Amino acid sequence: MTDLRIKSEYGTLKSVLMHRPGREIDRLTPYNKHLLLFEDVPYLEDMQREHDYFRSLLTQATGAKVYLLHELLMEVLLDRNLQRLLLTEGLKKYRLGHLVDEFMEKLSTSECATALIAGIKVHEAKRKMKGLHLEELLDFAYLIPPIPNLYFQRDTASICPGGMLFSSMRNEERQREADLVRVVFENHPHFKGQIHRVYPRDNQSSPPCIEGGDLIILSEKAIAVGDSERTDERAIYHLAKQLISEGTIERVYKVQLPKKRNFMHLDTVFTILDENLILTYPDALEAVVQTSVYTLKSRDNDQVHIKKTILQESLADILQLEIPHLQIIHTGNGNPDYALREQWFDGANVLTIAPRRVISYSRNKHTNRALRDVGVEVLEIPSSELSRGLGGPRCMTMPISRADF
Ligand SMILES: NC(=[NH2+])NCCC[C@H](N)C(=O)O
Repeated sequence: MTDLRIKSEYGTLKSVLMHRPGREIDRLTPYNKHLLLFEDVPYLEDMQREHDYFRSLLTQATGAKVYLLHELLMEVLLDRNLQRLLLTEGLKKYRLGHLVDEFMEKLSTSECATALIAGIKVHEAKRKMKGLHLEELLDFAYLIPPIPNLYFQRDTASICPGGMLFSSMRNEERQREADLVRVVFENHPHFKGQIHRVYPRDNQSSPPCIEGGDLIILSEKAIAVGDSERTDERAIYHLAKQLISEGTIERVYKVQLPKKRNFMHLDTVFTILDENLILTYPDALEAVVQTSVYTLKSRDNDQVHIKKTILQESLADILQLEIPHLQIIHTGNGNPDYALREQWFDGANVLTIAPRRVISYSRNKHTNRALRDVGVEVLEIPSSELSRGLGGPRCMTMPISRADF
């Protein structure tokens, strides 16, 4: 069996991981939305309709297999040891790990999956699990907190030419998302044994932060990683060292972004649409603070040293050097006001489903026009509710396999 590897951002999608938003979204309130990284309180039923439309469009257009995280998780939870592990993690936040046996005894597999994703409150647990001793806890307190950002599957992990990275999330609220995904990939029969893990290398408990939305494959030999609000420089160094010592990747670019929410990940700055075509939000490209590149310095026996070179060129020039005959399309179709408006709804964050074929939010009409003008096929999806979490079609999908070219 071969490892899961992906060589480009634009090869026709063959399989992808998504999560259909569920009851975890209904946990958002005006008071917790910012803590949970939302800009608003979405209407779940419409959000699900939009997500279903997105998923069926993707399948029809590419024939790709869409794996749904919730289903994979249910299958993995049939293993009692994994169920124990994930419930213990979930209960840890409020130091309630001692309840794990009762949870396992009294919840069905499906209730357990729901509790892990939508969270579970004291009054709900009392109703479902008779005899649970929770007298001292307030009825509306969480025993397990919800993870409403789970539909942004791109951030939890990433597959590149060198293998698979499991994210270490900046926000504690999102770490359990990455933990669920990692347990699924390392244990579900569909994927088990096909993972070549490149990050984190060992099982340290909190490795430096890196999120999947910060990783962009430039070519079979080069990747770019955002040194962003979400990703630490140390994580990029460790990833670069691993990839370069294994010899799959020769250049790892570190793109330093201002630590701001509107450039939270590198994939809000640009995405790749074909071997020589990218879409970018021009202000973000200009806001890049500095770009460096990690390359091999020396290799003696099993000792590998890498070096970091600070580059003087702009990111646009670096991309031109890395990607021959590159054409750069701007969001907002050249109008800075439109670009700004559409950036709020992740204009640059389209999902490339095949060379020069993308899925984009219909609301980003000026960006979509700019794409069509250069011959890109744009498939539009509605996004009144999906966009309230501040992520676009790329953020919502984690490619598992793409056609080589
Ligand atoms: N790859 C991305 N750009 N993901 C967007 C994630 C949005 C999410 N609400 C967060 O703030 O974490």
